[in-house]
Amino acid sequence: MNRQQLIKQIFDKKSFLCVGLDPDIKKIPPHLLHEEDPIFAFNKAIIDATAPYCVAYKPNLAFYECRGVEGLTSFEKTVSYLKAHYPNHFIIADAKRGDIGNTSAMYAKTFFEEYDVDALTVAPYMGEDSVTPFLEYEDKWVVVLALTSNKGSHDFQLTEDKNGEKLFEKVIKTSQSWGTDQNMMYVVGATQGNMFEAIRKVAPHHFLLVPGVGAQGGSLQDVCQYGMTKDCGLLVNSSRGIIYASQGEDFADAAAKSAMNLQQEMEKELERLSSRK
Ligand SMILES: O=C(O)c1cc(=O)[nH]c(=O)n1[C@@H]1O[C@H](COP(=O)(O)O)[C@@H](O)[C@H]1O
Repeated sequence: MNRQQLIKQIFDKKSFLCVGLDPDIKKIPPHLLHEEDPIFAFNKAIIDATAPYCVAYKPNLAFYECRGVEGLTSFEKTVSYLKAHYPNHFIIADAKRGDIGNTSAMYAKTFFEEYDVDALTVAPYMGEDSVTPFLEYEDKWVVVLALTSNKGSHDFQLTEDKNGEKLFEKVIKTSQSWGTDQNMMYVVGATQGNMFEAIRKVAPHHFLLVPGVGAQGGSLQDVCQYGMTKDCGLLVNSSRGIIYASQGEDFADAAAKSAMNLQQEMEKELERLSSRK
């Protein structure tokens, strides 16, 4: 999916919600454990319930890889189900890959050819040649980790050089010579509310993938106030806050409600944006 198509989805659906598909076998409703593939059965029900309210899904590979081949099969079935039934939803594989060039090229082949998802999260620590192999695919996106939502973001990302430039700012500035706002986004945690202004100074047009609302306590209002652009420029992810809204037999309905609540807040933010235009 290209940038124009993504923007159209956002404004048509009045939503920039990304639902995180992070299924944990210990947390999914017990009645699903009798299914042949409980993880896929869970994802399918969550997808069918939340699709009207979101524009993207983000399966995090950790929740599949931890189950070996079986888990990878659940991941593959989830991606195939999305592509067959919800082809207008953007799919982000959250795998945080990145390695020397020829290894990154294999990761790129895995996610952009084998699984054929729209986007992949990539760790920039190894530099240009670890990221550029992912940028060689038309209409595919690299989502570069910039300023993450966790406490450890202070350890490296928020440290400053002698000119006062923070490491995450350097990552954003430098990586802009590798890709464009048509094939690169940045991960910025919703918990970093007050930093969105600084981020928009260095990346005024790029889409930001924003995890951390819901379970991690980030504020959607702050993210929108400081991070929204005229094209919206945001995909806001919630995983546990939606998929475990209930762990009973009503889990899909509860997930739909939780997704709808976020979508309604997003609709208001998009209305505010149009009134500013
Ligand atoms: O790359 C990510 O998506 C990511 C980056 C980040 O800074 N923080 C973060 O929470 N994530 C992911 O976003 C999801 C957040 O999940 P919840 O906290 O359950 O909404 C998980 O899949 C995390 O691995």
